Amino acid sequence: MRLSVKAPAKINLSLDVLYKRPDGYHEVKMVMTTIDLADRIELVPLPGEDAIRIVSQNRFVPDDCRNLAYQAAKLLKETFSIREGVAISITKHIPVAAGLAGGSSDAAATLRGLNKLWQLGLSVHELARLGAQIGSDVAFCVYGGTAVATGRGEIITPISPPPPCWVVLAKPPIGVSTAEVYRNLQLEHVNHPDVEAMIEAIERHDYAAICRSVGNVLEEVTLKKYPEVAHIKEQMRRFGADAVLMSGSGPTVFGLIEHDSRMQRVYNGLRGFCDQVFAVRLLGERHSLD
Ligand SMILES: C[C@@](CO)(OP(=O)(O)O)[C@H](O)COP(=O)(O)OP(=O)(O)OC[C@H]1O[C@@H](n2ccc(N)nc2=O)[C@H](O)[C@@H]1O
Ligand SMILES: Nc1ncnc2c1ncn2[C@@H]1O[C@H](COP(=O)(O)OP(=O)(O)O)[C@@H](O)[C@H]1O
Repeated sequence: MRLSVKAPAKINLSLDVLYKRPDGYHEVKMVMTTIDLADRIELVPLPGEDAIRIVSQNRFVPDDCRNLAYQAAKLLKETFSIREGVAISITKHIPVAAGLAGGSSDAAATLRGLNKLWQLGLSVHELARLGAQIGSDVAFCVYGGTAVATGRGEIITPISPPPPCWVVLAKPPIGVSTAEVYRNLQLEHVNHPDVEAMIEAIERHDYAAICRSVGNVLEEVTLKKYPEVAHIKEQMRRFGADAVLMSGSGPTVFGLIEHDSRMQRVYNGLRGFCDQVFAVRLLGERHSLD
């Protein structure tokens, strides 16, 4: 049996950092939602071979134990003493090191898929707890949909989805290190977004209030280091997006847009000076990720 699993990207509609913890991580409060820009993970059993193989055509994706999907398979093999091998083929559509949690989503999809392939019978909650050992964003990616993430990002409270809209994404040709962005964050000098206002706006299905409430404390760091990210934000606003924000630690910028014609204008406008531009729908709901 071979399994194909969808691994969607996330965006952070609101991202606040509360304080730096003694363990070196930062305590966060975020609203995250999945979008219809996804990698595809194929899981193929390796009969008679107790190994994990990563197959990917993308030169930025490691094909060894550094791959987060590899780490997901290893964690399940070790935790449940699985003696079977698996080949994990990753078809990448999510840009790498972009603030879209592509690697985390590949790990989460691997956990969901191997849970079926190896008939482990684990709940979403159990898979998310395991995923948190791999990275802070993996727990959210196991759930998908829309959620509030607290702790270091691994405590997930699902909420209702925002009203449907377009998401236009533009990634400048730079890769950002999440660790470095957190390291350079000076919490005494930042404007904190109103995360509660975002949660309430989503619960009310109030698109205008969602657009007014977007905010990301990490923009302060990434925009200062990479002025091209600020430039993309300006352009996206100028072309008419309803709300514009950097996702995660960046550098991808996303715009929320309600109307088709406006989406087309923003998309075409950005294509003029940015190579990686996508127009996708919010996934929002926790419907099937397979
Ligand atoms: C910023 C966010 C927002 O969703 O996303 P990305 O930009 O990576 O997509 C996340 O907090 C990223 O989560 P993730 O990429 O899984 O981070 P991890 O692998 O757990 O941690 C990478 C490094 O970031 C720092 N880190 C991460 C999470 C956190 N709450 N506090 C931290 O200080 C730590 O230095 C850690 O060593
Ligand atoms: N399956 C994977 N896909 C992409 N990157 C991966 C994967 N596994 C490990 N990585 C590594 O993780 C780093 C962060 O990648 P990614 O998850 O795409 O970014 P972000 O944390 O900004 O959302 C990359 O530099 C890459 O080397």
